[in-house]
Amino acid sequence: MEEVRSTTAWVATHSSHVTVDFSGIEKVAETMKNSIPKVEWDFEGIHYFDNGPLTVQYLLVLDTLNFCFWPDEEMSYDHLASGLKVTLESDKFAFDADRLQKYTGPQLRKMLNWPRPLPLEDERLRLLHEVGFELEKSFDGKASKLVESCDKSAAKLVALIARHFPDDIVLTTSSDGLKQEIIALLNSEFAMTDLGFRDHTVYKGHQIFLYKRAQIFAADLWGAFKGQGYGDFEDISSITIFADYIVPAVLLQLGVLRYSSSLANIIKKNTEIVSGSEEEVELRACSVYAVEKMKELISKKVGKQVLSVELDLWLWAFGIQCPSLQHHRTLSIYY
Ligand SMILES: Nc1nc2c(c(CN[C@H]3C=C[C@H](O)[C@@H]3O)cn2[C@@H]2O[C@H](COP(=O)(O)O)[C@@H](O)[C@H]2O)c(=O)[nH]1
Repeated sequence: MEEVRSTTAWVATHSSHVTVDFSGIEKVAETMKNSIPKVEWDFEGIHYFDNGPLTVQYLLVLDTLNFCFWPDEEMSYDHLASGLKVTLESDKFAFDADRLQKYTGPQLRKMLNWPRPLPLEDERLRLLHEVGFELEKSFDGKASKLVESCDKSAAKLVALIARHFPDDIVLTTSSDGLKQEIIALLNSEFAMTDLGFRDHTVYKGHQIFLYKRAQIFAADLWGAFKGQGYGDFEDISSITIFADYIVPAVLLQLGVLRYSSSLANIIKKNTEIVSGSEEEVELRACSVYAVEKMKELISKKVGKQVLSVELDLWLWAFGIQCPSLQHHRTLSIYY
């Protein structure tokens, strides 16, 4: 998580299109001085929860598919969370690792009760298959085993997810040594491949880490299990916010972020922003950095530690209840 914090801070100090406004942060922090708003995890009542390992499996599947709903104007995160919940309630083996590896487009649409192809449907299927494959190979098919192996550390969980999903690739070299080296490189945090949960990118020659879906999985466990059992993470404070397309738009409204006029225009016109472009990386990284600063300031003012996870849910819940909020549009598997 330290890499997310330090590399997003680097973007914020070298940014060309997005500015973090410290007076905006100060104003928000001031309003929270007396009462820090608290939003309950699953305030919408749309998630599956049975207090056991099946919930962990559900949350991993959920966060595998938790990205880019906007290309279908009628679709939102709610459809995903509730569709997967209904699926699991009617068939508790639906997310078994072998089944995850075989789902087809029409089957996934049926799960979500969606009448047409999903946005980035092929990518969603590929990622689902990848998760099923790796769960079977390394964790007896169980997401709960993955979580159990993290010694109550959210940072370890995020690192493990980034390392494992995806894990192997099929290599045809005859040299085992070379094969191992290539796999190690591909799986290392320095890998530049656009894969699975490895949400990082290169900005002005520097590698930037965001890990949105991996972090939100840890946060969802913490929120769903109320910090107990599978959600017991001693270092939950190490998690940053989850850089998606809602939070930057909320931070703009709050006066915490400012956009260049060209970027503001692009967003106003709903013009797509290319994944990995300077604008896109700045929107995401400056959001992470700004909320880290906001968290530090609020914690100082109230004299107790505030968590980024809590601020994230507050900002996000505010954003989705605001239908007129315009967000940036990037086709991405990361958020
Ligand atoms: N930063 C942040 N981003 C979040 C979430 C969540 C849901 N978290 C759940 C956990 C417990 C709560 O009760 C929430 O239900 C989804 N997203 C992102 O939003 C976008 C979807 O937008 P729209 O197309 O309008 O539905 C998409 O990028 C999605 O990945 C969050 O918490 N924080």
